[in-house]
Amino acid sequence: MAKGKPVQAEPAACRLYLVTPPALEPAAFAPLLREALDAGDVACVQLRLKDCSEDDIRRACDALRPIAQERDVAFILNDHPRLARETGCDGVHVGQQDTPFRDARKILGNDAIVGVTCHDSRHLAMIAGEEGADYVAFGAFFPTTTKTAEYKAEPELLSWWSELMEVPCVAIGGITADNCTPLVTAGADFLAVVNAVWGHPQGPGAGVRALNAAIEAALAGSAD
Ligand SMILES: Cc1ncc(COP(=O)(O)OP(=O)(O)O)c(N)n1
Ligand SMILES: Cc1ncsc1CCOP(=O)(O)O
Ligand SMILES: [Mg+2]
Repeated sequence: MAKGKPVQAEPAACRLYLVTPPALEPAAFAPLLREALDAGDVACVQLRLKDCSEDDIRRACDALRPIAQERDVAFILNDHPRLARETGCDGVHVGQQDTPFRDARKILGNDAIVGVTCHDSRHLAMIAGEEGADYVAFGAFFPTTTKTAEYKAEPELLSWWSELMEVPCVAIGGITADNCTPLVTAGADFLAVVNAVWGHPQGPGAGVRALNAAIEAALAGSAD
């Protein structure tokens, strides 16, 4: 995802959307983020910190945002539109229990990226798209240990959405290099991952390389 608007993948492309682990120490995480971003194409990084103070989030933004933005990778904050604006993030991701999309858009303005969780719901996605979301996120596609996922999405949702709508769609939940092919061929514009990169046994750079190789192979296979 290039900085700025829109959050648009090239047609028939699919790009990586990295979501951070839910707890991190910014100074220790910074080299891991550099390693991931220097290993291959990444559209976007979402800072997703749970159970920590606003000051902790500010400190993490200040440490990590420049690493992404210097590389022309969009830096998006989860859950906190006001903090996203205050700290110079490129946008915010909001869920159905978070600040409503319209309020997030008002806080951040039209130039910012605002993405919305839509679980497995066509209805929620159509509302988000009509309201002006820059992307809609569907999931969880596979079992995940990163978050208690109450919804299960199927690849068919991605093909339905991408055939009908212009707004890009993000797939999330348990995605790995080994299972991502059906999501790519179904038309996901972005694959959002946590554990497949930060938990990769050979490190985050290897995680990014494996996912990008799998995306490339899936796109090549679907072009046959
Ligand atoms: C890209 C992306 N998709 C979905 C989510 C989940 O958002 P939400 O439902 O608000 O849950 P939390 O992440 O806030 O626990 C996401 N963060 N990013
Ligand atoms: C934030 C979020 N929303 C739905 S699943 C999920 C976690 C995805 O993490 P992982 O890629 O490790 O399954
Ligand atoms: Mg949320």
